Amino acid sequence: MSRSAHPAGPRHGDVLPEGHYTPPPTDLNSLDPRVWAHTVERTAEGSVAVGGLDVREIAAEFGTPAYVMDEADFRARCRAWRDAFGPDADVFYAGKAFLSRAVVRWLCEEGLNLDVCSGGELATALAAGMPAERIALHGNNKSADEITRAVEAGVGRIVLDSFQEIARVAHIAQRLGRRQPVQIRVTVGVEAHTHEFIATAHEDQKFGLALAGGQAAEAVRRVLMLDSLELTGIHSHIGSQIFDMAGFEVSARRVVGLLTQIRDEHGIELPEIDLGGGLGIAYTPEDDPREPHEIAKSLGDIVTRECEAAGLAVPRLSVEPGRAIVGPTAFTLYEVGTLKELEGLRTYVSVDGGMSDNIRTALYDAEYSVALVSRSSEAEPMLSRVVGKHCESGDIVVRDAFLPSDLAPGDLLAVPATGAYCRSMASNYNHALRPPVVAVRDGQARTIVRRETEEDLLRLDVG
Ligand SMILES: Cc1ncc(COP(=O)(O)O)c(C=O)c1O
Ligand SMILES: N[C@@H](CCCC[NH3+])C(=O)O
Repeated sequence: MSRSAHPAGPRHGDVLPEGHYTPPPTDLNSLDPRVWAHTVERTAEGSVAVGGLDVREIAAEFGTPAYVMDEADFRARCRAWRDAFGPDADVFYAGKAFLSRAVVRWLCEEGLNLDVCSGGELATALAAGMPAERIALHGNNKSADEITRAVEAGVGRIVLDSFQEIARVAHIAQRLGRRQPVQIRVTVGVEAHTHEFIATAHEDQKFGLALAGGQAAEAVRRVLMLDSLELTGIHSHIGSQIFDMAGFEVSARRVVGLLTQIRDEHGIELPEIDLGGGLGIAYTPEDDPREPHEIAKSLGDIVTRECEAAGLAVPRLSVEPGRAIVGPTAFTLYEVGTLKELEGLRTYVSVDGGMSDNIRTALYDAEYSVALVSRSSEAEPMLSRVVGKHCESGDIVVRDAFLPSDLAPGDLLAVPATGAYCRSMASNYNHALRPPVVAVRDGQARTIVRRETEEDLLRLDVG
């Protein structure tokens, strides 16, 4: 069947099938700077370039699907966070969002610290030369091996997540003859306004020690009794993809409340607090994230105010943004393979990746935007669903989007804001080969994480 110029419209005012979409943009060729990396632009030929390099050249050299990362943008966002928080605070990039050796080197050069949450992330950080004292180790079930490697390496901070872990880290540090700096992760009882699966400060979940009911205060007592642990501060992380600063403010207030309680009970003032990460980014132009300087001011003000009211010296603040730094810096480049038009409904546009390179849509009902990037088009908008090639009907990359109705196999699409939690959560479902990460800067592209090969898969399968 030949594809007509989208019969269902859609135009403003049309009754559209159920979905999350907003009205079609007036110009499908425009690239909203809220969702695209800084250096992304349309070329005179109508295609899209990043870091001065045409996506058609990137696809030809590196293949698709590929994550394409704007290195200058990544570095600029690191600097924006660093500058916003200033010399009296520390910014720990959350490596779970995306980590590679190149990223670690960029972080070192831009003056950021690093939060790791597994032995693998720790190994990557150390292999790339991140000084151990600038690393924080997280996790609700760190293994004895992970703890041992972290203490041996001399990480600057281990964030304790449970009573068992207090004893475990103390024992390992004692055996190694070290006094390990630690923070205690507390759950402050905030209901962060985000997807249930990524909210982490309400009490009924696996992370942290609750302030309510006194678990956190009891953890402080236990840590203070152990010579091999040096309690430096309190940590709180309320969730992820959060826009509303109110949750952070409540969290800061409650953490300072605990510092006050510690001062009153033990006569000591802890020198650090960490308010975690979780700042949201724009996945579609409707999202309106806060800028680092607003976030820094808002957190700094509340901590200072609360400490002054309690008569405490203002502790050194740290934060752990992951998504807010790396998320907007990359897009996923796909090639269109097949199109299936359903009259009056939508057109299914199948690309050469899917839920194996972006699980967020299936997992969190996340919304993304998408654009035709190998050329421009003046064709009518076509209500589309961008889907992958996996054997799963929930294999959706972009649930509702408008693409030009002359879209054809071989066209390149790009889904912006896929720098965070896409490559790091990628899978081999259906023996898919995880795509490369290609970093682009000043007209040069290089692979920083290579594409998996079938040999890689066969090497794991030992027969
Ligand atoms: C303890 C901790 N810190 C930082 C982060 C980073 O979060 P985000 O990438 O949303 O900034 C997470 C993940 O939610 C986390 O669990
Ligand atoms: N992976 C999640 C967020 C969890 C962040 C780590 N605590 C996401 O893609 O949004």
